[in-house]
Amino acid sequence: MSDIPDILKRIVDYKVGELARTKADMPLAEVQARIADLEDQPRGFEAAIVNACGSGWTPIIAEVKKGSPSKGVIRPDFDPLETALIYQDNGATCLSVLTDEHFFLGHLGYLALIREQVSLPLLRKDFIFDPYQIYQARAAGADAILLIAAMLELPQLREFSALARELSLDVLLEVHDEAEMEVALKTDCNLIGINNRDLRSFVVDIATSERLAKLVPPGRLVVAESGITTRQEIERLSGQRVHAFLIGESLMREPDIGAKLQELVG
Ligand SMILES: O=P(O)(O)OC[C@@H](O)[C@@H](O)c1c[nH]c2ccccc12
Repeated sequence: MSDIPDILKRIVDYKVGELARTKADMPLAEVQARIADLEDQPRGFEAAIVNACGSGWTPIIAEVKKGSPSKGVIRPDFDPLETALIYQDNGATCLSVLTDEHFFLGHLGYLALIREQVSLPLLRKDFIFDPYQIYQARAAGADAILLIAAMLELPQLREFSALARELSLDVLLEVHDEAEMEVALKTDCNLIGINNRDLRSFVVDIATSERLAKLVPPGRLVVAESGITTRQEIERLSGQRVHAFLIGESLMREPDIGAKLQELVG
């Protein structure tokens, strides 16, 4: 997109070089061969959210997040597997795993590490601009990928979501404003994420979710993303056509992550 926020541009510029090195180490054919060897199918990220909604449970996608460009290190004693197990034991519906190394201190390897011991569906949280990364997500054990409307044009969004579906991965399509929502609704993605964080200013305003959720026709699921800190906010948004909540920092900052998650699940 022409007016892509600076931070996204910086991230993607860096990752283009990084991906070229990754591909040199492991060509696509090798990633595809790994996928052919996989024994289990993806675990239905979207279905888990639908099921939680259907049973009156608050679907929380809890994020395994050490840090971010806007906040620096959020949790110095970060342990991805331990965090994931705590999330599973305290009511998370799905997990989001940051796999970007350079900006978010994540790692692709966290997916496999967590998948071995945790049965919740996993979202690969990263900046996807090349089909290679979608194959890589599947090979690494993800059940869903994030696509960001601010950095992809409609034809790419369609192409990438079709490839994800071919690989049995679900897609969370992230938007931040009306124009991006309009594009998102031209795709067949069912899960629409509304990012409350403005990537230009880093200001977080959960009213963004309230405003944009109204534009989503019935039949699609809305996920409010970023800046959610209290049960009260979740209840407020639940009344506004928001179905699920993607939460990282307010969990990862707590000394007792499990207790905080229980409070948010309600
Ligand atoms: O830590 P928070 O404010 O609860 O936000 C989680 C998640 O929404 C945020 O990490 C995020 C939303 N969209 C992204 C895209 C890439 C990296 C990270 C993100």
